[in-house]
Amino acid sequence: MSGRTGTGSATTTSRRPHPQPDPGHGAELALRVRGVVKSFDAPVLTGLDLDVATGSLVALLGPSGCGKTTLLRVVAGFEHAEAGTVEVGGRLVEGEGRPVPAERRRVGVVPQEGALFPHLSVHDNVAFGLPRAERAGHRPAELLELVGLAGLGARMPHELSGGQQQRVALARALAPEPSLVLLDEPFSALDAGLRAQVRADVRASLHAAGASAVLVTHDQQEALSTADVVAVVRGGRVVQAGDPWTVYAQPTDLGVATFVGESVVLPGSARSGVVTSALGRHPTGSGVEGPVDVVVRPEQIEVSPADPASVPAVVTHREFYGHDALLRLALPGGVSVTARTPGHPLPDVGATVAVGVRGAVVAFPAAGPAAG
Ligand SMILES: Nc1ncnc2c1ncn2[C@@H]1O[C@H](COP(=O)(O)OP(=O)(O)OP(=O)(O)O)[C@@H](O)[C@H]1O
Repeated sequence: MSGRTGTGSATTTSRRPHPQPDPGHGAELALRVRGVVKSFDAPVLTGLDLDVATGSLVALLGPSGCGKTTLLRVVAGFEHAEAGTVEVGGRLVEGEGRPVPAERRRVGVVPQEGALFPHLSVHDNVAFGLPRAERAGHRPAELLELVGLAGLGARMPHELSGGQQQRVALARALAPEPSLVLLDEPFSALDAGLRAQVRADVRASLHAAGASAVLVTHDQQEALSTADVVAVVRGGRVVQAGDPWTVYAQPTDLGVATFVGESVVLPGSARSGVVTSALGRHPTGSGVEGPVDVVVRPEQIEVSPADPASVPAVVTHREFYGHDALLRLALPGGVSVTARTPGHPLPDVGATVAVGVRGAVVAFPAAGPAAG
């Protein structure tokens, strides 16, 4: 028997709850997707629903191949759905009749990379997104200022960094004042150091423009740190959509719990709001009874000097990261868990410590991860 540990990393910052879009008022939504079905050789989207509230940024988070890009292409009008509807800014663009052509949907697209015309200056790349009459005016320079690139209009794309090129692509997508901007893994070609900065810059530019956006990513840190709403896609559907904290702290199933953030999963049993596992007895708000899979986040596991009244554990591995550290701990019964602890002081490998759990834990009926 051993605890399973997810491979992702976690963001624990508390944030204001984001109001959930009201599906009953389509006109308040920048995007309303209902029941979208799309297949290629096999089913890809299997009845997908998604709401994007006006002015918000929704991250579509899911593993490779789950259909995120396909959804963007259907929303943009580059692919067509076999069933379901898409409304952009309250206007039906897909489903129930002839689809609205891509160029008339008022949707801007920022692709992964290579979006710029290499033979056009930065100014002319941005101007390309504007109606002909506005190309010679102030608007391209205003847009470059909005994305933090004032004064760089005369440069050619190859004279910009990758992050600057992505911001030009965003400026061009924002130029015609679209109802919705779709960003398809726009930071994936950037190195890790640059990515966080460009992400923050793009986020700020979207806010400044008052734009509504969908960001496709398979990077859960990116989704949790950037979006107002995280929509987790699995099996061609959105399986949970909510503000980042809710998706992290109250996942709707074991699959979401282990995909979003690091997690330790232990077998246990639940009775009357209390879960018992190798880590001891802990409250849960999950409302389950009987055999369960218990989900504990590594930062919930508290490590203290050995104490006869607590659960003992032996430190088998430690990794120091400066701001914090990871400890691998062997519990009685052969269960192994990972704890994220302060970086100092750190117990030695081989030391016996006491472990506890901070706060309530999440538990699901012991059936293993949901299919999909
Ligand atoms: N034009 C196409 N023809 C045939 N199959 C396609 C086409 N476009 C996408 N697919 C298939 O549809 C599935 C979903 O692809 P999609 O690109 O939407 O996934 P994704 O979630 O965006 O993945 P990634 O994160 O790797 O970009 C994949 O199995 C892919 O091979």
